[in-house]
Amino acid sequence: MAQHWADFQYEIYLNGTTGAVPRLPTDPSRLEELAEHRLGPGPVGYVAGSAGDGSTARANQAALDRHRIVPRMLRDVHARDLTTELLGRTLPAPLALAPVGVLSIMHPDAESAAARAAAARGVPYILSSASSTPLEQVAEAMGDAERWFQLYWGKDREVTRSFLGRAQASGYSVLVVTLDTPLLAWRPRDLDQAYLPFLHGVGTANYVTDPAFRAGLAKPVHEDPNAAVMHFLGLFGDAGHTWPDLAFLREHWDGPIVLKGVLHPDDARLAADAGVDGVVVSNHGGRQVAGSIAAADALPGVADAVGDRLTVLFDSGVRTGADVFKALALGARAVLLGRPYVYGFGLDGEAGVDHVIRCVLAEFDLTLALSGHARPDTVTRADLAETAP
Ligand SMILES: Cc1cc2nc3c(=O)[nH]c(=O)nc-3n(C[C@H](O)[C@H](O)[C@H](O)COP(=O)(O)O)c2cc1C
Ligand SMILES: CCCCCCC(=O)C(=O)O
Repeated sequence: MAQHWADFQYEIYLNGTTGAVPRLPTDPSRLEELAEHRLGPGPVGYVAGSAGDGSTARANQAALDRHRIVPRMLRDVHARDLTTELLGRTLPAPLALAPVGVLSIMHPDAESAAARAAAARGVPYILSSASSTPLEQVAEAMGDAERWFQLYWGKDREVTRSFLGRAQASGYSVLVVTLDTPLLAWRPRDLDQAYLPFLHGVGTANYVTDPAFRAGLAKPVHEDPNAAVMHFLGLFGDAGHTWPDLAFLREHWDGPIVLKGVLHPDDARLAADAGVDGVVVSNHGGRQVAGSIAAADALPGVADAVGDRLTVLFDSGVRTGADVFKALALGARAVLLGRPYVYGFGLDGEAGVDHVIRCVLAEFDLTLALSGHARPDTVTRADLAETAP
């Protein structure tokens, strides 16, 4: 049954001063400011930071901002239904939580709590390979909710095969393969603080518990944890992969495969030719290629190239319900929410993630209605006007 996401606004008005709802800001900029103020400089710098001069991260938001919604009037939008069909699944709304590694740097409850918050709203949670908690434990925390697994496709085929087997055995059904991080980019905010969580073993839980990974170590992890970290850093990515290598993943994964980090229409066509099911148009939130195209500027080209062959998802710069609307209008079937939920998590754990999901979806529901739509799939490019930069 369709959920009434917009009702959250009256819940806040009615209960906002009684403590019955979280008192986190509803404005994503204020949420980020609060996180910057309250959370440790290393962790918050890792989340907020981006590659090089930060221009890609800024461009992501500027590109979404440049597109303005042109609302239509006198359409019946009284009964709205945000449910969205994709990859053979029905989601309550066109939203999933993006894979974000090392969540324990933000809150000790780590990925299990963030996943529980998503599961409680029926929103898919995409667990990162670089999680602070083994994937089996996170799966358990999610009950029977939809589970998606993000793979860092590393150098060791046995470790990859083992990750895929473990994920399938734990009920993860969609595989998201991140293509844009074969190497960690140049990230000045982290470099200036000499802060990289992985060096302290955070984000390596899936690796150090993996039999194939452990087989590559000279000593047990507890005897030489530094060697385990260095082994992880040596194999988490592989800059030698090419398109034909995808056959290996197809062979070892039964469900849908989605490639994350596609920006060029020709790469989207290659993805379709390789027999995958979807792509995420994403520049990793501006964390990988400084100076790259804004994700929202890449989206229409990718959607035009493969929208009829693949499920096109989008992330990088989504902060509000209006951004979700714009991404759908530019050709996405659904969006992944990144940093905002991580700030909510850092500030208030599981409840903070719930708060951010509800804010984004309440605003999306209202934007949809106030723009003349009762369902996400009727939104098109005709709903936007592009303004000069
Ligand atoms: C702290 C942090 C960690 C991330 N870890 C991963 C990860 O493990 N795997 C992955 O595919 N993407 C990762 N991402 C990228 C997100 O999935 C997503 O593409 C990005 O956050 C979107 O940009 P936005 O948050 O600015 O909207 C990470 C992003 C952040 C901020
Ligand atoms: C050395 C491991 C790098 C994993 C990168 C995690 C990530 O995607 C991000 O920080 O962004």
